[in-house]
Amino acid sequence: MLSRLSLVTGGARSGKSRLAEAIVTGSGRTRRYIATAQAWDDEMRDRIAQHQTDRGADWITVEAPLDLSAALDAAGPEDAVLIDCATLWLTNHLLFEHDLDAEGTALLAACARCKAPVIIVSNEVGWGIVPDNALARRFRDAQGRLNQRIAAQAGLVVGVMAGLPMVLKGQLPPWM
Ligand SMILES: Nc1nc2c(ncn2[C@@H]2O[C@H](COP(=O)(O)OP(=O)(O)OP(=O)(O)O)[C@@H](O)[C@H]2O)c(=O)[nH]1
Repeated sequence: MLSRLSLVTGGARSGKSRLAEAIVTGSGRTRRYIATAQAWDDEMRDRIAQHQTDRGADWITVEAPLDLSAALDAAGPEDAVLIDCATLWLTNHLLFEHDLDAEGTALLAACARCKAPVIIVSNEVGWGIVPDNALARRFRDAQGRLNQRIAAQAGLVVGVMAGLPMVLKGQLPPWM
């Protein structure tokens, strides 16, 4: 069990990033944001720029679409690390046909090594109908497995729905 690891999971636009950012901000530690998204089009570029503006200058942003281990190893004991998000990171590895279970194992090992508390934002993607193509089914299964593996190790697990936190494991920090 990694008591300093947290998982914040939910659907798209559920408010999970905002909650995870508030946990980091309230900690008073140096805010380290690890972004896994890649901008493939103008809408995504605008979305990312908006997120950067909203976060403000008080965050160190690290771009890590694939190599989360290196990004976590770079964090110091004074930091609090937010990984946003495990879903796009997993998608990036899927597109390179990497072994997703092995990547999950490496991610958890890097979280265990990390000198700072780590909050991982992820998505619940399996609530709709079964996808009609094999790639989407593979991704859905891999994301569900990864969320379970992170949640099993984490000291805090929060589901977010309609902007509201549901604590599934552990306790929110006192400033929340
Ligand atoms: N590359 C990059 N991506 C970023 C940056 N800031 C935010 N993002 C990405 O923006 C994504 C989250 O934005 P949205 O898709 O708007 O959020 P959402 O997950 O739908 O909504 P919430 O549930 O409210 O968090 C994450 O995947 C981040 O990686 C950044 O500075 N650089």
